[in-house]
Amino acid sequence: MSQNKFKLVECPRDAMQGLHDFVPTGLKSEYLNLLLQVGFDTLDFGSFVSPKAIPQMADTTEVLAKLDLSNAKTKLLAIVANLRGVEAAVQHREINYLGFPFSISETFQQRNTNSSIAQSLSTVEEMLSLCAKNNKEAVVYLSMGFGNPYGDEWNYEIVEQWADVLVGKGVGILSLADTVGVSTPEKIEYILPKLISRFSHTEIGIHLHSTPAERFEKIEAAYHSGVKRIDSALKGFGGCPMAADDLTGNIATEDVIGFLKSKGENLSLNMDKWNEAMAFSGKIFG
Ligand SMILES: CC(C)(COP(=O)([O-])OP(=O)([O-])OC[C@H]1O[C@@H](n2cnc3c(N)ncnc32)[C@H](O)[C@@H]1OP(=O)([O-])[O-])[C@@H](O)C(=O)NCCC(=O)NCCSC(=O)C[C@@](C)(O)CC(=O)[O-]
Repeated sequence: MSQNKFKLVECPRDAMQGLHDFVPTGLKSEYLNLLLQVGFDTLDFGSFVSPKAIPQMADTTEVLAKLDLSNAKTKLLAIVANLRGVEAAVQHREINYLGFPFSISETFQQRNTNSSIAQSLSTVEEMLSLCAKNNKEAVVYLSMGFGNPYGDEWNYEIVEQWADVLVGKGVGILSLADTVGVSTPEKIEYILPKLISRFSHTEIGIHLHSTPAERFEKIEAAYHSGVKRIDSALKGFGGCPMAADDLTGNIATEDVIGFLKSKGENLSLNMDKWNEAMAFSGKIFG
């Protein structure tokens, strides 16, 4: 799907989900309300998953009720990982996107969702059907899309095969996710253009995790790969606690914004609100 404008997806859910201390609901929603005023395309704001697996997201329904969407052009995305989560998320008319982590590593799919890749494919099918009935769109993350730390086989052909299957089922947005930060600029510039040209009617995005030292070169590689949907999180906070003990943070949004601005891209963001969110983030992340 050819699109000119960059879609920036801010991911406070990813940033907060691994925090040990529970962030009070009021503080979460205040932070999200600031981010909603910045003008991102999408806010990945919460998840409908087991509170035993991800205690930090147990209050997603309460957080959603406190969001001020009166002037927000930003769309809301919630992560789901089983049918129960899908059924809960589609009840909320404020939510535009349901995001499903579909790992192409069998080990990680089990760790993350306690189900196999095959079972997860059925969940994706059910999610697509419920999204269609409830006027939502599905985003499927190809988690461990650049390799995995468990020794499961990975190569580009495996990525493409799963993308083929998912697009064949009707998935309209695929985001290639580097869950633990094993991508390289070379891999990014090799894989993304191939996916974008093969799936020209599908929106292809990228969800990178990285050490701070490697962030810039990965953003640059993503830009050169032609990808227009980019996930990131303020100050690079975050990581998936289901993947590894040491969290690898997200790509930092301020780096993405700075890079794209240096390339003359018009992002239409309210930088005053962004700076407020940056300052406020200390109350959550310390
Ligand atoms: C998928 C499950 C639930 C399966 O987990 P399970 O253990 O198979 O589920 P279960 O049906 O056996 O239920 C176990 C308990 O969870 C509860 N439960 C069950 N489902 C729900 C639900 N939807 N909402 C609320 N509660 C739920 C259920 O009620 C029960 O509670 P108990 O009776 O023991 O008290 C679990 O493995 C899970 O929640 N995993 C967490 C997935 C997750 O949030 N991962 C992090 C986000 S994904 C990510 O970060 C990657 C991404 C998107 O950023 C891209 C990338 O980088 O790759």
